[in-house]
Amino acid sequence: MRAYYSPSQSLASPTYHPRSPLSSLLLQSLSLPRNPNRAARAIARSSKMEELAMTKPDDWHLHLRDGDLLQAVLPHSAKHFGRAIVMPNLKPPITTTTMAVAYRESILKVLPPGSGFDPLMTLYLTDNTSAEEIKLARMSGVVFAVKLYPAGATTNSQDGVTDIFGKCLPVLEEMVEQNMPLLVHGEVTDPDVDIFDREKVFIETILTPLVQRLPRLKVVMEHITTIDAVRFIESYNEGNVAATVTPQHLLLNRNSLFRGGLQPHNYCLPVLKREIHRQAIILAVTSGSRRYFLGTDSAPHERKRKECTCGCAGIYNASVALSLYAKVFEEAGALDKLEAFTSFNGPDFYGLPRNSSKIVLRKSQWKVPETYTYSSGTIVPMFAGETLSWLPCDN
Ligand SMILES: NC(=O)N[C@@H](CC(=O)O)C(=O)O
Ligand SMILES: [Zn+2]
Ligand SMILES: [Zn+2]
Repeated sequence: MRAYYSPSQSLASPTYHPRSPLSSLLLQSLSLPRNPNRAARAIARSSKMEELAMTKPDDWHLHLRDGDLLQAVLPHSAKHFGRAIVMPNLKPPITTTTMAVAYRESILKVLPPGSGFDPLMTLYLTDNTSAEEIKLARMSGVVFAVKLYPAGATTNSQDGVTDIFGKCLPVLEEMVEQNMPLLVHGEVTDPDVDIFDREKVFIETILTPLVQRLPRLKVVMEHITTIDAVRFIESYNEGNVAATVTPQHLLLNRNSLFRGGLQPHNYCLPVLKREIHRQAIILAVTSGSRRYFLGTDSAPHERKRKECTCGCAGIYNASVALSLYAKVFEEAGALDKLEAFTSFNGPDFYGLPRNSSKIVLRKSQWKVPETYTYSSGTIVPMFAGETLSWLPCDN
């Protein structure tokens, strides 16, 4: 059996506490821009900020699914976001340009009338993806990026990559040539690696060697969850390596999985982590660093597929995400950094224009619905039944 981490190396020390000197030191060791006046700004703002007008955000990591589930969830994303990178982990997965073009058509067909929402499509990387397919993808003008799922890492990843260095290097080299970004679900799948260490081990064994080998490849580490991921992102010059961050990894730690009993609607992958990791990614996104941008990872599953003996991983947050990001930035005294995270850093990284339309977040209490009902069942959203204080309005 391979033991990657002894307890003394990991953050599993029994004396560990989120407010201990050890955690302060760990957080201070992150080389992020500092915001010395944050506390003062937080107090000043909380008394007067009633409305935030901002450039329309984009969602750089979204699961729209297909069929009636697509129809049920698309209006939520289309209402708040200008564009979204649409994940390809359907059944069967979107492995070819032809499939991506057809999937995009099926999304556009069910868009609410008048919506300008623009779905940016992705290809699902497999051991057999060819360099030729990357050329086709680039020529199509429809495929925006390629998604790496290590085989078995997450929902519908069984057709993913088994050996990236052994099987995918020619494809990755072609992606460099075509300036095609690689989006990464960054977890190893080795069952000997503790599930809470899978992101850290992926960074060490796959991502770091990959970026060293292909320094011109544009890589986005999706849904980062750990201080280790923040350190990884900060260790490269701005430009080719960036990360998306979800509302759940900013607002919840792993206690939320077990509060008062098992909480299947808080189960997603990468799984929620310790509080210190949550604090590290809050510091990262609110620091003003341009390497982090909004990616909800909104991942709807029909309620019965979450509340069962082997429940699916994925949190549905498309309808609440903007309110939740605003909550995080407000609580950190960093509302002035919210718009860059939601609306500037993503398009700037990808070389796209920022959206020209606006959205307004109003300080107004609203209750998250308990469920959304659609023809095949119901979906339970993140923070179901709870009251939130920022309400997105069209203008
Ligand atoms: N995040 C999740 O827990 N689930 C996602 C897949 C993914 O993004 O890993 C899904 O498609 O359901
Ligand atoms: Zn993922
Ligand atoms: Zn996802």
